[in-house]
Amino acid sequence: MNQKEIKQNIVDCVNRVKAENPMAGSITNTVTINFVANAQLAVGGSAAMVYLPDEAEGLALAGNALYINVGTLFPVYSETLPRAAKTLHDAGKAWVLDPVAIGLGSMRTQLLYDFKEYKPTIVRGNASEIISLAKLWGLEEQGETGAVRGVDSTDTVEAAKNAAVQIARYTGGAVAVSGETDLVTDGHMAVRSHGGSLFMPMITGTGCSLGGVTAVYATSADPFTAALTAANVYNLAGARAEKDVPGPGSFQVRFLDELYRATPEEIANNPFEVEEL
Ligand SMILES: Nc1ncnc2c1ncn2[C@@H]1O[C@H](COP(=O)(O)OP(=O)(O)OP(=O)(O)O)[C@@H](O)[C@H]1O
Ligand SMILES: Cc1ncsc1CCO
Ligand SMILES: [Mg+2]
Repeated sequence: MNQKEIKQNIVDCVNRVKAENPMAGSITNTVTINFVANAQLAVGGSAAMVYLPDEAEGLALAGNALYINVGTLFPVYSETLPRAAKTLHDAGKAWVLDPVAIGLGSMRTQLLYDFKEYKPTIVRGNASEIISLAKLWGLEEQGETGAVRGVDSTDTVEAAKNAAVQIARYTGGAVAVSGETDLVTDGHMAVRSHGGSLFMPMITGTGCSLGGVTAVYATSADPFTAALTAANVYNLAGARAEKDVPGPGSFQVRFLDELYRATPEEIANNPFEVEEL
């Protein structure tokens, strides 16, 4: 696919979301749950957050896409998350997985291991998380990289490229790796999206909310277009929001404003390059 076709797909995706206000439910962490919902609303989506197994199944069937983020686990999630993932898989619904802090604790490891069978439509994470997930699923050789230290990345986006491509080829969906430059792949193409701000890693939840916004776009586009649309709007809004702000607090507020203000054409025209694999 060439740049022009990709840009048209992005414009169509954003227009559909702004016109239809699609609901993308979430099971996400308690640190950033409010920011995830606000970002989803700012781009034109509708948010709903749940914790309980039957409610997660209900939400999975009620919308066209769901977001699962394992940032802060509770005991009930050992039931909620597999039931939600199975429901999504069996119903052929899109879902976005953010494997936050993969490697921490046995329950998180088991849940993320078991998701392999249900093939998340889009996997979104920072570089260390994507490398670790590819290793956990046996898709990449053990290497020096991919050590997860809490929730922040210790690897570069380029170091996670092969892991991202292998995951996308396995799921048949898309993988997005966030960092200074974001990489989005469907296993056939790798696209690098530029922009963003140094303030973004200084506020918690830019990555989590990027996952939630990706789920909103996944209600209205194929996985690759959805992941790239989200990466582009985040890079655009981040770059705009940092102008004249004194620090990360005001940046977070301005960032939501810029997510809201970005037009379909501006999102499509945020700088990105396409590499055929
Ligand atoms: N150095 C940077 N310069 C510009 N943009 C950045 C930079 N680092 C991250 N970003 C942007 O911040 C957003 C979140 O990416 P990041 O890799 O920090 O996610 P994360 O580690 O999962 O975050 P969190 O877990 O706190 O939600 C993405 O849109 C990414 O492009
Ligand atoms: C800080 C933090 N801890 C668990 S989840 C989360 C939000 C960023 O991933
Ligand atoms: Mg994260």
